[in-house]
Amino acid sequence: MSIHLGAKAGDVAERVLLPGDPLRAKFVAEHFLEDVRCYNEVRGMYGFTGLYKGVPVSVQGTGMGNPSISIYVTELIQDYGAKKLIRIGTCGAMQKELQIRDIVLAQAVSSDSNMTEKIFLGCNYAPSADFGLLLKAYQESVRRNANVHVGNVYNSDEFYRETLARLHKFMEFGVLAVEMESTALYTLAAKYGVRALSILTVGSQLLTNERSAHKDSEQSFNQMAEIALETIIADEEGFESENIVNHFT
Ligand SMILES: O=P(O)(O)O[C@H]1O[C@H](CO)[C@@H](O)[C@H]1O
Ligand SMILES: O=c1cc[nH]c(=O)[nH]1
Repeated sequence: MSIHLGAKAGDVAERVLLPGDPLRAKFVAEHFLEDVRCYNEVRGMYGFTGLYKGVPVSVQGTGMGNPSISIYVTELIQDYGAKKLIRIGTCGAMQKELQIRDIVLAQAVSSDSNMTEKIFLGCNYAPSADFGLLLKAYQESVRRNANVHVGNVYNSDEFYRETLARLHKFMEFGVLAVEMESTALYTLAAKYGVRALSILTVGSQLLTNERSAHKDSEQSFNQMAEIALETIIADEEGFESENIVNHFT
């Protein structure tokens, strides 16, 4: 057991999907995995392990915000040996071409959180996705005819904002969507030398105030879950181009 997870050694797979909502973890485990076992109920932050196409995969709720996901990701890596982590989250669209339920692949993360400033002694750090996972998730999204967007996302410590000024500035610079956990996920993955990607479903469109009636209905996440599962079980160590060297693995 770790401090926040009740799992025993060997209970958690090397491949882990990370929804913010623990009930999304339960839904994905029950609908997509076989031979499912629940390994964590501590704080109601469900974690499950099962098989997807014969490959062990875990699904662990992370809660909302960088501090919460940091705790789970750190323990998953340090105490249970997680090696590939894919967040399956929701986001608010910041560009007009993004529609409710579109898929966003977070290539890089901009943030108002000071998490990386603290780690890097006041300097900027650019949290970015694992290229192999990003490439595979993109190919898988295209294969499924998903409306997929790849680019920079805005990671925020605020859901209810004191000012819209930062949001508007990031919109001006083409940032696609806002969410609350990817800075922590990508930065911790880099620190521990593991692979990470955030796949997001658009749950609201901030320019039109449109909001999915299904924001909290787990069923609307099927497409994202399937893309994430196909990505996490793929053996993407060898990229399509022999000339690309992944310096992070
Ligand atoms: O749906 P999840 O994965 O929780 O992600 C988004 O939704 C929450 C806010 O409603 C934040 O955690 C944000 O990042
Ligand atoms: O983090 C989030 C997610 C959806 N919508 C927002 O405004 N923020």
